[in-house]
Amino acid sequence: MEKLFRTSPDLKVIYVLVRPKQGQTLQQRVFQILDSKLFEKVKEVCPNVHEKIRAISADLNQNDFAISKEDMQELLSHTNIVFHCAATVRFDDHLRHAVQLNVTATQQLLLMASQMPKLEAFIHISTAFSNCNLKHIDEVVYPCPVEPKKIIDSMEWLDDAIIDEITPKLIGDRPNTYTYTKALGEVVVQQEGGNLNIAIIRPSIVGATWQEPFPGWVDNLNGPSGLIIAAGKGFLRSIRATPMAVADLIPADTVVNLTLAVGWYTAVHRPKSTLVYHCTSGNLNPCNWGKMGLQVLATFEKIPFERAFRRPNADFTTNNITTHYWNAVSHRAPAIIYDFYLRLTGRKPRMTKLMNRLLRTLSMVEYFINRSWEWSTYNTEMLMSALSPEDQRVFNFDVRQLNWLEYIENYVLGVKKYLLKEDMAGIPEAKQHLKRLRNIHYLFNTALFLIAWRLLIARSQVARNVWFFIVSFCYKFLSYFRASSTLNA
Ligand SMILES: CCCCCCCCCCCCCCCCCCCCCCCCCCCC(=O)SCCNC(=O)CCNC(=O)[C@H](O)C(C)(C)COP(=O)(O)OP(=O)(O)OC[C@H]1O[C@@H](n2cnc3c(N)ncnc32)[C@H](O)[C@@H]1OP(=O)(O)O
Ligand SMILES: NC(=O)C1=CN([C@@H]2O[C@H](COP(=O)(O)OP(=O)(O)OC[C@H]3O[C@@H](n4cnc5c(N)ncnc54)[C@H](OP(=O)(O)O)[C@@H]3O)[C@@H](O)[C@H]2O)C=CC1
Repeated sequence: MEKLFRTSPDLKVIYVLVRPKQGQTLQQRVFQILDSKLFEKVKEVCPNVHEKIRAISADLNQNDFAISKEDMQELLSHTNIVFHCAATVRFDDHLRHAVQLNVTATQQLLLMASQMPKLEAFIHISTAFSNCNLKHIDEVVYPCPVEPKKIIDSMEWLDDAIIDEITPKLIGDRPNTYTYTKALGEVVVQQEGGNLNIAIIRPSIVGATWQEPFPGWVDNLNGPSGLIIAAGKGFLRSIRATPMAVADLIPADTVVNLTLAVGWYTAVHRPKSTLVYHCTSGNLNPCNWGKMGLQVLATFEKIPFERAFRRPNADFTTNNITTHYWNAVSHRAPAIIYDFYLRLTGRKPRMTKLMNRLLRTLSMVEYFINRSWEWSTYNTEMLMSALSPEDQRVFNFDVRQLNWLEYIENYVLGVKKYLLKEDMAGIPEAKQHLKRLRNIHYLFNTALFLIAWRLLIARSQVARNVWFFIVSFCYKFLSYFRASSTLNA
């Protein structure tokens, strides 16, 4: 919406399907977005943007999306382009819910679109990981072993226990219900698109903005953002990842630019078949998780997060044994000790719960950070050459120009400013806090060493001998030092 109004302020209206949430009405939700820093530039070119965004109450889990008759009539008669991006993105969602949102709702939306006389294009947002069971992925829709229609039907009569049982068999070699249902969604789009002009966009891992409307903007915890917070606050100390695996991140503004360009191309050129566009970075400008991780850590040195639990110092592990070891030593043990301290001081323990959640998240993302994929980008490159030089500039989605180190630094800064809402003025205090944590760390380690040593001395003659040897050596050294300094004087 932001980019559309910034580049096309004469646009008549954007209908946005929204559900009320967390005690906010849909208007309040939309106005909260419009009143954010994100929309500041838009308001300069389109001051009445509030009037041009029409929030329609809709819940994609309901029949006909629970849209009122009047709203439905308005939508059907006025819409020119549909951008369908609503989805459940939870990796571990129950299959019934994931199918409802990512497959059935897509089917219903296509049906709705087929009743829109003025519709020029239907743009479906999928994910580059919908076929992550393959290593090389082309810009085509791959068939699924079980037809989506059969899956939709079966969800109506199977009970939850049976669905739980068959889920692993259905998702097969995909890691979760998210990627599986996004793949089913694509098949539905291809099979049930009828005469509509359809395109499918597959972004990889969406990160903060690169350039527009300003660098580093981010507003959710998906992808790496949540883990950047966990690392910056010192909770995340080790992560099972392959440093050389390609980190296929794609900035949010790149996805937006490609999406709008695809909307234009699909509406104007009307390709005969459904085109799939990969919105990925790996084949044009690869970066790996090792480089990314190091740059994230380097940025924490310059711009630390406030009130960290421990000093940010994460590392990659590469096998099960070291992962379990570091999870026990660096994640669970400090959480247990801290909760013990909270209990002693009469407060409610919370760190173990938080750590368990983090470990669960890590186990879910492991699949994606220990493998590399190749996505072909013929359609995306074709689209780039179909744009005029001016449009190539305004709707830039050429990731070859992206400087990863600069991008990651801005990303971490964006996480601090827009997700954690921390003020830059607090950086000196955050640095002080980290120094204090470092001193506590040294003190703790020294105390731990001395206790272990004392226990060892009590039990072992060898340890005792070593101890007396060290003490007498130090004593002799000091005596010699004192004697020589007396002589010099
Ligand atoms: C050479 C050697 C070098 C060494 C260098 C050392 C380097 C050190 C590294 C340090 C730096 C680390 C940073 C980089 C790490 C990179 C890792 C990146 C991983 C990214 C992988 C993503 C793969 C994506 C592939 C598919 C792409 C898509 O199509 S998009 C969809 C992506 N979807 C998601 O991202 C959603 C994932 N989320 C979930 O599935 C669920 O939320 C969950 C299962 C993770 C958790 O579920 P749960 O029920 O427990 O919790 P929930 O109710 O959802 O939320 C509870 C609270 O937790 C908050 N939350 C939600 N999501 C996250 C999250 N991702 N991370 C953290 N926290 C999260 C949520 O807001 C809730 O908070 P409260 O409301 O306060 O309770
Ligand atoms: N983030 C990523 O890394 C990637 C994302 N994608 C795709 O991009 C799209 C957007 O994802 P992203 O922005 O990350 O995730 P979000 O969860 O932020 O966006 C999903 C949107 O769908 C809406 N939605 C979910 N359920 C319903 C419902 N029942 N009725 C109405 N609206 C609903 C949500 O609304 P609400 O705010 O009310 O919850 C939310 O705005 C998805 O299709 C996803 O598959 C693809 C590749 C990577």
